Amino acid sequence: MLNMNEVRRIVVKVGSSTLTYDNGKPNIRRIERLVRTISDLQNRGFEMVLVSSGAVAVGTAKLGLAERPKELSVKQAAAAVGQCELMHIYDKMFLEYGINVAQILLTRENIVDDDQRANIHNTFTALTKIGVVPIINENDTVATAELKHIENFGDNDTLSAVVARMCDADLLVIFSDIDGLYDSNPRTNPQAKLINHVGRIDAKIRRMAGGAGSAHGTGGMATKITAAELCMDAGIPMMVANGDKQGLLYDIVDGKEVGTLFQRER
Ligand SMILES: Nc1ncnc2c1ncn2[C@@H]1O[C@H](COP(=O)(O)OP(=O)(O)O)[C@@H](O)[C@H]1O
Ligand SMILES: N[C@@H](CCC(=O)OP(=O)(O)O)C(=O)O
Repeated sequence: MLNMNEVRRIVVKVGSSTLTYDNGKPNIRRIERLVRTISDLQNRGFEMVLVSSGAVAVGTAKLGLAERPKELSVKQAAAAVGQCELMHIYDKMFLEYGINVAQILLTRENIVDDDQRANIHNTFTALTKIGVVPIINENDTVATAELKHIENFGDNDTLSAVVARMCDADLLVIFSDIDGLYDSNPRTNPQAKLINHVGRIDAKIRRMAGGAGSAHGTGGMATKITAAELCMDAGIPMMVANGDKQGLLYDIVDGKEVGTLFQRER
């Protein structure tokens, strides 16, 4: 059971399939709801950090491309366009509630370098201290070299866990297009059952988690397990919940049991 009395800084990660329609265009209703809730929780005294995907999807739609690009450079071009559009939307919506936002784009290289990691940590600390909500995504423009070495984050699930560790978060919430971790992929097995709590990641849990389920999602449940491992190692609880369900973030901070909670057995 999650003890919300111990939670002050919350990292919320939202995937492309939650933030955009199948055609890649921004799902304004969901984004608005997310922004309103995060703003309200920030006002309530939590320190909110947002990890947002969706740059490639939004850029693809904005450029009028027929499908998510396969060629790396075109994908990066779409991400550069989409990131700009996404931040424009966030900035505008958060400002309606008087909340300032900041964009932070990261690569794996930034995290493994001690000096750069310290700089990022300092920036997070300064931003949260003055009540700014940092919005993080992978820096898709400079991730090319890393892609070739298969060393980029590749998915924002892993990135969100790295961010949670780096900004000393007390909780990571990953919003997905599904209720949580099931004992097998519910897209292929209608009998699959939701798992409410995972206290330890082992081979059995890893076997349950499959790949992405939609055109814009990447990583699927497998990368959420990797994220959970990173969080549990650092003693940070992590939840996977459905980004389409209204009010879930309130339920979570009110200590209600939703989705799947990954929390190290004490
Ligand atoms: N054991 C599992 N439990 C739940 N979802 C699973 C499982 N295995 C694979 N998946 C797939 O993972 C998807 C969620 O991940 P993903 O497609 O990356 O979307 P998002 O970016 O919204 O998180 C689900 O829609 C489902 O198709
Ligand atoms: N940096 C990429 C994120 C990759 C991605 O699609 O992640 P996700 O939707 O979280 O599985 C983007 O913003 O499009």
